Amino acid sequence: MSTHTCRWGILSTGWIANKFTLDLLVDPQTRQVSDVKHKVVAIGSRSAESAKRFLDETWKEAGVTEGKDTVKLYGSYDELLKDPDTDAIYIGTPHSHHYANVHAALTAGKNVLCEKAFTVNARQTQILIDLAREKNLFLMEAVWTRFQPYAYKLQEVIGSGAIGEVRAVQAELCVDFGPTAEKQPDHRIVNPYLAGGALLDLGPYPWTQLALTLLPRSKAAKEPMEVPKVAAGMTRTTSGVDASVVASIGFKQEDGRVVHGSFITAQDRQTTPQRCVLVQGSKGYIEVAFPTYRPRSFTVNSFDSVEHLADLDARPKTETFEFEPRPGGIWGFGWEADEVARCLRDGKKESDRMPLRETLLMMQVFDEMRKQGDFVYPEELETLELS
Ligand SMILES: NC(=O)C1=CN([C@@H]2O[C@H](COP(=O)(O)OP(=O)(O)OC[C@H]3O[C@@H](n4cnc5c(N)ncnc54)[C@H](OP(=O)(O)O)[C@@H]3O)[C@@H](O)[C@H]2O)C=CC1
Ligand SMILES: O=C1OC[C@@H](O)[C@H](O)[C@H]1O
Repeated sequence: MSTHTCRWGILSTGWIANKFTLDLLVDPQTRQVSDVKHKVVAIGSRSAESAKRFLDETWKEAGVTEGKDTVKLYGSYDELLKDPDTDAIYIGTPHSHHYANVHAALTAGKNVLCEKAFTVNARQTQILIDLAREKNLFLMEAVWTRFQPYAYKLQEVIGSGAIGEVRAVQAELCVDFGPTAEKQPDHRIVNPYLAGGALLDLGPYPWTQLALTLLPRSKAAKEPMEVPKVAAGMTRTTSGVDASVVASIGFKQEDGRVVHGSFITAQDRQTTPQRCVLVQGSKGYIEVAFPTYRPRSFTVNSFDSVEHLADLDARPKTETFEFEPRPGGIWGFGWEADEVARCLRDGKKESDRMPLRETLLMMQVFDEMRKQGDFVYPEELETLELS
């Protein structure tokens, strides 16, 4: 099979854009991928100096020189979007800006991979989905966890019946940012004008773990999904954004049962290294080791039969699956980039693994959590208007 090359344009030059680009510069064969590869052809920043600095620093960090001379640098996002030589644009701006940036990229006729959280609210997400479909362009939320070998294996083990019928799942991502609201009020995690808060920044990860384990197998389809019932509580930082969210989400199963997912996210405390996800089944349970965004391992604890769960002396059979988190030195974003390359090669407009209707569902659930926490962002972020 011949190797398909995806030509990327990078929009923004912050922390995540650097990490994503570093992964693009690693040969995919180091993760046993040979059907696709990546080439960074253009970088766009709000300033030309920043684009140049990003190029120099990122290529130096990667220890590569090949391809560097031909990368085109732009001092505005609009100029980048006019470049005819890109196959896909990667958007790594703060979530406050995703709606406008994705809208501009699609309007310019570009396929898009955009960081999480996809937008500020579900209405914005719906508009972007409609625009991508109208223009027949590829669009995907950059939920890297879904494409890691960990995620496929977890679903395979659950599907094999190793823990019986799934009865409940707990998932959390808490990262202690310290007193950021007091000491660095402009930081995007606490700044309301950058759509700060734990929910939009960290929440996509516990949501993803619940989606992987409790939603029907993902599949691209136009019909929207039924929005599950949510009961949520929220605390706030002194800057007014959410410091933590605790929620219970009722996921309806194909057999009609409603299985509860417990969702916890916080920016003022840390999840323990031992466990960020617990999947409880009728014949056992699975514990996933932190971090929620790139789990290192999971352990399957299975009993011979349902009765053993009630027996406190019963010892389960245990099996641990370990994952190489950084093959070839990647941060872990390479697998999602491979998915985009494959979709574009195959003419797909969305990924079956990260379908747009699931991005919409997450934003609808997050909207409901914010409603119950009585939390709205400044009007200029919630609006559908584009300036
Ligand atoms: N998938 C993952 O693991 C991670 C995802 N993220 C996501 O990536 C996004 C960006 O996060 P991160 O890289 O940490 O953020 P940074 O602040 O480091 O970078 C954001 C970049 O966006 C551009 N930008 C455009 N408008 C603004 C603005 N008004 N204020 C600040 N920056 C602006 C800037 O690039 P320029 O100056 O070149 O225009 C800036 O460097 C967020 O949505 C976050 O959720 C973040 C970390 C990890
Ligand atoms: O996406 C992310 O994953 C890791 C977190 O620490 C970070 O804040 C977040 O943006």
